[in-house]
Amino acid sequence: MANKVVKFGGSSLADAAQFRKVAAIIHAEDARRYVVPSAPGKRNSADTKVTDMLYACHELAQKGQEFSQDLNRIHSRYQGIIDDPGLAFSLDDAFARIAADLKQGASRDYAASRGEYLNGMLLANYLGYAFLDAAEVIRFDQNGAFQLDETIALLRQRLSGMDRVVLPGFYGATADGHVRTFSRGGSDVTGSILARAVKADIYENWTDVSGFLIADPRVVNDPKVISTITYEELRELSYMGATVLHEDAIFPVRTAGIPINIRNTNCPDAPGTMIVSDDNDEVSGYTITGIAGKKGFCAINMQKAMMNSELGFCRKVLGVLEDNGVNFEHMPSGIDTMSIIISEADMEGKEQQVLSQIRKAVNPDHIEVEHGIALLAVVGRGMRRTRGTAARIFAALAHARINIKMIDQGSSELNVIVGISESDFAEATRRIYDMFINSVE
Ligand SMILES: Nc1ncnc2c1ncn2[C@@H]1O[C@H](COP(=O)(O)OP(=O)(O)O)[C@@H](O)[C@H]1O
Ligand SMILES: N[C@@H](CC(=O)OP(=O)(O)O)C(=O)O
Repeated sequence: MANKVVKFGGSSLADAAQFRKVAAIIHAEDARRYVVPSAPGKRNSADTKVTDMLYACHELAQKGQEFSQDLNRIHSRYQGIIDDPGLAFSLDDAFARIAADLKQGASRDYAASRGEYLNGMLLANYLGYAFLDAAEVIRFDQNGAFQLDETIALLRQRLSGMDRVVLPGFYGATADGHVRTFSRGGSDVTGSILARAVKADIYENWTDVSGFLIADPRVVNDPKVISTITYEELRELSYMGATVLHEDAIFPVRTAGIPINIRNTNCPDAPGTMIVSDDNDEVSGYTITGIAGKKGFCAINMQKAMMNSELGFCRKVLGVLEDNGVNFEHMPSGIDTMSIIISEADMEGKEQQVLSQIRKAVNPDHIEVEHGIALLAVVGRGMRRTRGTAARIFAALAHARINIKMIDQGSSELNVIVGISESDFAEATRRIYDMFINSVE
């Protein structure tokens, strides 16, 4: 029997009307046997996700402050969904337990995980599916590192004999029962792991857009849908800020060759985007597959005469970063100059210490930190067989008088990354989109 894993994001389960759509989608195909829900998300752009409301409750509880009103607000969101079809189901006991646990100092991860836990129980009841608590099968070690092999074994063991199951996304637990979560958006990862465990024919990831779009729809007006994208391209785009799918959701299905299909809960007939294996030769009509980017980077710019003949210069500088636990993203260099691009979050509170240690280690003639940098990735397997892609990117930016601070082309010729000022971010994205997509029609 065909077998599909279907993950529904928070936007797909935000309220009673969305639940009805989700139930209709699941019941429309017998193969949709394994369901992974997120916590209820935003009902409109001004709304708050249940996960964020739970983090807020946890913060109040930690400070010893009253949080019952906040928790009641969360309860009423679920109650609205229960009351819509008039389910004979109550989350009263579950909420009482959460309140007691928070008062007794439950962890931040535990608090956040309750959004998916409650939604999983509710959705299972709604659909008439069995509920499997992710804490029993998604395994983390004591340091919070996810354990794939152990999890797959546990899932296969628990799922044998279970026909139709709801497994909440985003969290799991250590062997001794302490709840841990993936990073934000991590229900996508749960779906991918489950697809691997049950050897699904396909992993459908249902969200609020009709597939992976060539650019972020909040930046480019009505961007086109990408019909096919490879895992490798998708990982590049997700890492660079295209938030549709968590970047870690690729690994579990990639080796097993299970395709991911991004679909729209609000437009279920649209085919969405197929994410397929890297050796897929079918090329889209455009040179580029997608554009994504992130703000919030800084650059350490260094200059020293004869830098390139000084043995170990690079190693010493990177050693300072390593000693301070700072990751770097890119390191463009010249003969006497070198820049290191780092996320601001990674440098927070460490800047002065890092600079003084670099000064001590390599004695540069000049060193400064430049803030407010955005990185933009232009990604596409079509670039490998097309000449002049970089030239077109630069032309698009030059026409808009956007200054390029850094350029990096990956050795796989799958992406070109440019560093620009944060204030140019949106315009740069639009100009590149126009150059590659609008101007070839
Ligand atoms: N390239 C892109 N294609 C589609 N959506 C994108 C892209 N980049 C950013 N997004 C944003 O990602 C959102 C979907 O992801 P997310 O909010 O995590 O959904 P969900 O609640 O279903 O998990 C879209 O509504 C859109 O605003
Ligand atoms: N609810 C969690 C996990 C998640 O994956 O949510 P979503 O599918 O709505 O992105 C979060 O907000 O991060």
